[in-house]
Amino acid sequence: MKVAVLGAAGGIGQALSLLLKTQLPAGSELSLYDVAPVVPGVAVDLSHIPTQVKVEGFGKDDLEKALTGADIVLIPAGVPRKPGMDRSDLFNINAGIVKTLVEGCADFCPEACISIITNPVNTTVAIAAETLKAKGKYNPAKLFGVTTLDVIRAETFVAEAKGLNCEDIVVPVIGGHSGTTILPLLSQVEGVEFTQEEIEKLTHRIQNAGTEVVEAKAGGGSATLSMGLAAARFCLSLVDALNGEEDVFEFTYVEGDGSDARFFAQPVLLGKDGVKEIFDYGELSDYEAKCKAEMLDGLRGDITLGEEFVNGQ
Ligand SMILES: NC(=O)C1=CN([C@@H]2O[C@H](COP(=O)(O)OP(=O)(O)OC[C@H]3O[C@@H](n4cnc5c(N)ncnc54)[C@H](O)[C@@H]3O)[C@@H](O)[C@H]2O)C=CC1
Ligand SMILES: O=C([O-])CC(=O)C(=O)O
Repeated sequence: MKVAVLGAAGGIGQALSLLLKTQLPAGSELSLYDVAPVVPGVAVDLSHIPTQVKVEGFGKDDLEKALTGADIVLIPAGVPRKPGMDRSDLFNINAGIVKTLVEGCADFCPEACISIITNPVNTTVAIAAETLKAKGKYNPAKLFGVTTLDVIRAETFVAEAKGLNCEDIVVPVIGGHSGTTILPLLSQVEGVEFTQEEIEKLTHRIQNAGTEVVEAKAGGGSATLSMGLAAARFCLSLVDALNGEEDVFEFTYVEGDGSDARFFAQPVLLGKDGVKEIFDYGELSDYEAKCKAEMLDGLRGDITLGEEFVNGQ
């Protein structure tokens, strides 16, 4: 199995690469690509860790080498937020970065599963889809927006609020990955009762958790360590599924039947060829249904922006 990380020298890229070096199955290859000249050094550094995962670093002009033979591509390349910015403010810079890198995927590893981390995810996934389509290489079963961080945050915050072990908590999070488009389904958390006040407080915290980190880092970027962990969890699930393991589920932002929006985070069964089945997210409480109704236009607008970036208006 070959896993390529594009943007591997960044805050997320380095944390993610460390986790993959230590957790990918023996015999895997880890391919680190970045435009920052430090990337070969990151690869050398990681290569001194004694695991049976081969690491190689590739600089700016070596995208082809980095991607050739890749089964999974993870893309955290691009700029992060500073205090006062929304994720959508990253569009101007990150849209072009994602388009260029996904064009590389279409050319050099068209069969790979591509997982987009770069913000604004609601829009960059649409950019990736349309870029692949323009190259005749789009397979919706192999394109994912990584929303795992929303899930792990929701599980952490619920466990904290209720004094429970976070390993016992499962919180479905659907929708998109910014502000109110992030919709935790607290009504579906098994074995836990919430008051309406708790639900509103927790929902607000989960939706604004990215901003909590951005403000605490005070201009030094956004979540990198928790995101590295979230992306590693998502990647390792994909590895298991591609290797034939059954019953591998993740919540992820994929193209489904479009009943809510063209792309929507929901429960997905992963298989040997990427998405095996997309599941319905079940019954919503009145509060969740209202939150969903209020955010759908915004999410659809984010998606249209990405489609138009590639196809023109
Ligand atoms: N999906 C999610 O839940 C989350 C997404 N993010 C997003 O992930 C992205 C990266 O965040 P950080 O790692 O903190 O940023 P960072 O600035 O630490 O790292 C970004 C890396 O991308 C590299 N890069 C820039 N242009 C490139 C290109 N054309 N090709 C290859 N590499 C390129 C940079 O050289 C840098 O090493 C941001 O857009 C951020 O908003 C951050 C947290 C959570
Ligand atoms: O908030 C940001 O800009 C980074 C991000 O997506 C997150 O932490 O969820």
